[in-house]
Amino acid sequence: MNAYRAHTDQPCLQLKGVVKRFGNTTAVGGVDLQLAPARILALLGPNGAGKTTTIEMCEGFTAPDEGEISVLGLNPSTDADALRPRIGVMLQGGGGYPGARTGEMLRVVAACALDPLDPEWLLQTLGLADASRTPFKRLSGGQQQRLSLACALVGRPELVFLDEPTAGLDPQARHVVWELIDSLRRDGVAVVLTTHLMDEAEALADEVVILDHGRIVAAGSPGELVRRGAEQQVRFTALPGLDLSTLQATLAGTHRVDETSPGSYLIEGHLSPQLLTTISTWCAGMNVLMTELQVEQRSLEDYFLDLTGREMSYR
Ligand SMILES: Nc1ncnc2c1ncn2[C@@H]1O[C@H](COP(=O)(O)OP(=O)(O)OP(=O)(O)O)[C@@H](O)[C@H]1O
Repeated sequence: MNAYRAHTDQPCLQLKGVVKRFGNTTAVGGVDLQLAPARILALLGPNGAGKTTTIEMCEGFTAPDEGEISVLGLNPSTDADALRPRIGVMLQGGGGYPGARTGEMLRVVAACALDPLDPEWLLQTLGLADASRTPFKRLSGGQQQRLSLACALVGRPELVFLDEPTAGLDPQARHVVWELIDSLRRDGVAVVLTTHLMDEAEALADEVVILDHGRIVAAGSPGELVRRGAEQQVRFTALPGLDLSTLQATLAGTHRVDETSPGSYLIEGHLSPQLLTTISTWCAGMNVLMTELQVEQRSLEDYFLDLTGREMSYR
């Protein structure tokens, strides 16, 4: 894709202390974030966390009650006319005209752009070429979803907001969309997407922000979050009632050591080859045979559960 390439290191998206209330509900309760060009930001969070409200404020559909939002250096509430041609927006749940045919709809959107992508190429890439003459209301949910994505991208935006871009897609279509989003980044486009799918965030995002009850509860690269959340565990079985104090002393307070049930031992903390050597040397020193050794790593999903008390994947 031959999209815009940003010529600046300035963030293309910046939120400072953004608050949005609906009556007594604080949908977004003081969010700060920024995104550089050619980066992908994933907003993760359970239902009602404030993801859609956050991106709708960035898109200029609703104004924040407090705080500041800068999108490509513009205020989305007051500079909407200047901003609209430069951003791509894919709303949750599609948003097409029921009677319009697929190809027709994409060509109309393309005609509004100064330098659009080739609609036929986009239809082909997203597997919609055969449905080009099908009215929007007759498309399957996944096809509607892909057409909405095509409409968001056809104008060669500099920044794209995608609200759950792969919701309801089968694994093959999901991968096509992932590849397309990845190619946007290669062409210098910045992408903000919301998702409930941890694997989607891990596969695509440079940065992940986890929202809960309108607040950021964790932020970082997927790798950082995995490391932060992924406390590791080693379990082994051996004779019951071993005196763990010497192992505890050897591990110098860096790990928790416990006999969880007779003969079942659990060591929690940072996992390293040295840790496994320490445990086996300790057993060998007492002439105790380990009968089972298991290494477990807690996932980003477990970390999310710890932070929010709720499962990530609900669909
Ligand atoms: N127009 C509105 N009027 C009243 N309350 C709203 C409105 N829009 C959002 N809310 C409330 O704000 C909170 C955040 O909603 P939002 O849609 O931003 O969450 P979300 O993280 O996108 O959720 P989901 O994953 O279900 O799409 C929710 O409690 C929601 O009910």
